[in-house]
Amino acid sequence: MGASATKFLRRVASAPNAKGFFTSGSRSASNTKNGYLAPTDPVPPLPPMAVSDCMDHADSMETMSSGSSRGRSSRLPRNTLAPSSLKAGIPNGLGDGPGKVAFRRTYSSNSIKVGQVEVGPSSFSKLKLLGKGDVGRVYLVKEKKTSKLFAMKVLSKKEMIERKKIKRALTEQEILATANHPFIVTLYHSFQSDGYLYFCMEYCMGGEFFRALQSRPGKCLPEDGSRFYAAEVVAALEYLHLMGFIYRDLKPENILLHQSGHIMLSDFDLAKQSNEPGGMPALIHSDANGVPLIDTMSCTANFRTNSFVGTEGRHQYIAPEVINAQGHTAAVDWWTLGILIYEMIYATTPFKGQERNDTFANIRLLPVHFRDSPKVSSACKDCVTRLLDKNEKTRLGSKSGASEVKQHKWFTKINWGLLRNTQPPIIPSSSNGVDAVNFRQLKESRSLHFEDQILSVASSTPGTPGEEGGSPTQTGDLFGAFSSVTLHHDGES
Ligand SMILES: Nc1ncnc2c1ncn2[C@@H]1O[C@H](COP(=O)(O)OP(=O)(O)OP(=O)(O)O)[C@@H](O)[C@H]1O
Repeated sequence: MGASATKFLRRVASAPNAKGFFTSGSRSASNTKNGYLAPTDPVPPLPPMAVSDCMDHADSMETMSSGSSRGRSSRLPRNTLAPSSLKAGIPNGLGDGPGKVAFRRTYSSNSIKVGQVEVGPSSFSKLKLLGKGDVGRVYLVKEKKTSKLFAMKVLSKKEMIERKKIKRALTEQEILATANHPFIVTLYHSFQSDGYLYFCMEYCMGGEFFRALQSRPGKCLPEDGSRFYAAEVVAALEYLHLMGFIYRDLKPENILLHQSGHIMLSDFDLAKQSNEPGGMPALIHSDANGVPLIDTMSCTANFRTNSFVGTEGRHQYIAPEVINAQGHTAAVDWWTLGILIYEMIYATTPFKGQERNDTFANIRLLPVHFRDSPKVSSACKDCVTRLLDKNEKTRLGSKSGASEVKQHKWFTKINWGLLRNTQPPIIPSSSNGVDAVNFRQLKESRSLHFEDQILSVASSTPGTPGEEGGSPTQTGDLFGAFSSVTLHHDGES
């Protein structure tokens, strides 16, 4: 391997840290706001290069192209690719008895330290209800010891069993605990009591992107603003696909805003992991010009899932292959990106019908129609049309994934390497955090006293996935695979 190739690989492997992406140099997650530069911060002299962006960087391209010729594909060694690839078995002694070390999970990145859980339900005081989901509630909480604010997602075990949603919670924990990306919400602790599962996450003070969109004039964004958020979503999806996950639930409600205005993807309970945990190593293709591209589709290759997914009330986002129950791949995420872009621009989705079945018929049969107003560029229309290709095999992104989408001419203006240092089009109202100004006022009909619960550790064999169903008396076993962990991110004391 040539010196330049070695330099490239070293750069890629050492690039990400907790949220600032760079582990070397003076800028770390601790001197930025969660790794972002605040809009007023000076732009650093060297453009930071995210792992996901490395192929866009001129010298990286040069280096990689020296090792690959036109039209050839090769597998990039996993540990040169992404935080997810920097896997380390983390000893998790929970329930394993003294002296025993069980390698239950692999966690991403050299910048997250995973250890035995250091907190429990009583370590937090509940301040406010931020959001309600199907089986969970999300509270703004304050850690008593540090006075730090967090968002705490509390899931009722009883309801999860009744609604057969245990596996979803396990997948969500796995993704949150493994992910280390500026556009994916950060997990700090996960633990359980007899009655609940808890996810202690970064509090996204900017609230829901959906709500921010609703408060815009016309409930929409100009084309440039839409492109910015679409680009951040592409970066997050690229990362998830590299880890071997299909997100399957992209919609404005699941995009939260950091106080800086950058996006944070949340709610991973519909995500699906490929058969190979951590994803297949990515293929490197070279395009017609000999420029190498990381193929994120190859990370979930040979992986088709059949389950029908989609959130009630948001079936306008469901891809045709899901409706047709043909089985679906990571290409569903590119379809949903097309719907999202359309909704950001036109304040409505393209296939919405009177009833659910009308919407489904439109999704399957109608071509996408662009209104006369607002006027958008032909590149934008082309990008949306290509993402909303009903044939998943020819859809934009279906061949080599995110790199293909990033190369579309609509994204030419995006500087991928500086994305998170670019000022977002929407800056959320400033908040002292506790006031939760960017959230709806929610009332709880029945208060959940999760703080009184006793921390419990399930006793099943490590690594045994919880089965769906079963009776509440067996919950110790059903939730045995749920990892109770504390994650220390780079730059924290
Ligand atoms: N990290 C966070 N910071 C701030 N608010 C959050 C955070 N996570 C979730 N919320 C709020 O809680 C709401 C519900 O969260 P989430 O969608 O993760 O719950 P859920 O139970 O999985 O919902 P669903 O039934 O839609 O899957 C969000 O829409 C948001 O308003």
